[in-house]
Amino acid sequence: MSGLVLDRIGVRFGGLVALDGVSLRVAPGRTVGVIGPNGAGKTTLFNVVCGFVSPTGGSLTLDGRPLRPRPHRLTRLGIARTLQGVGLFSGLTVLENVLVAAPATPGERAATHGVTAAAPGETAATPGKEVAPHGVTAAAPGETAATPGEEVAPHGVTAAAPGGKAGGRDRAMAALERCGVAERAGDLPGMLPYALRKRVALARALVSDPRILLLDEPAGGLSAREIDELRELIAGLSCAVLLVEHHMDLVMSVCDEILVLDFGRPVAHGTPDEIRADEAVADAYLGAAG
Ligand SMILES: Nc1ncnc2c1ncn2[C@@H]1O[C@H](COP(=O)(O)OP(=O)(O)OP(=O)(O)O)[C@@H](O)[C@H]1O
Repeated sequence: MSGLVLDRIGVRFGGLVALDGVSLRVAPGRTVGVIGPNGAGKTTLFNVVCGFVSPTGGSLTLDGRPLRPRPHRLTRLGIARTLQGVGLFSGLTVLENVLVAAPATPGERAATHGVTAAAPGETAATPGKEVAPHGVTAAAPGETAATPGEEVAPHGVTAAAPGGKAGGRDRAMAALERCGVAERAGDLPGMLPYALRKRVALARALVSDPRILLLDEPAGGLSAREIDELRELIAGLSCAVLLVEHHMDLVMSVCDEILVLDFGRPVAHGTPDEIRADEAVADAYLGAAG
């Protein structure tokens, strides 16, 4: 079976059940939304797919083969992820931020595996408050918001950045182009408005041409108009997309199907219309969200 399949995934943190019997399939070209109240287990689910959290039950497969994800092998596996905030390297230009995840040749996976992956427990960033991509091989420990002129040494990234060959650069520029930020390639992230920084983060996730793209609250901190633009970007993606998002209009309009979690358990799974009409969902989430 092609795509990503989660079969009865369970996760326990000591006595706390974070996920219990969660199954879903994200097929190529499909967008599956995961919604639920705070603490429902959405981030934990992403962390399972990225290998930050090992499930205590169930199994994962990717294109029919058992998947045992490891954060440092994510891009090689064809998995990319954006963060709840932005997570760009403040001391690198926009282009360099994408280059660190860019394969030099088609089909080759970037050397900075897992560069788009977040640390377990990473919390939402607010505009102006960047979250450093902990656990990222090239990240500077404690890296914080970028301001022009405030260079943060990205340990492990040198002038000859992975993917820094011409092929990688072309791909990085193409990804920036696709996300509408190519003209800011030479700027530092701190010079860009929040919405554009989020686009750069999306370009970094897309540059490795992932099979599975995990989007973690991509609409967070965006205006209504910016969310409309994001909707178009997501709708144009051809890979499998797993979307965690609190912005219900976006979820309802871009998702082919939606899984609703509450206290780690699936309470509903269906098309946006089915989810809208589901009373259990309204009780567990939509009422609270709306
Ligand atoms: N590393 C951890 N150790 C212990 N408990 C954890 C850990 N990570 C998550 N939890 C707990 O697991 C539950 C699910 O958390 P999770 O972050 O996955 O929820 P969420 O749906 O992503 O919430 P939010 O919408 O606030 O991001 C919560 O009760 C949380 O406190």
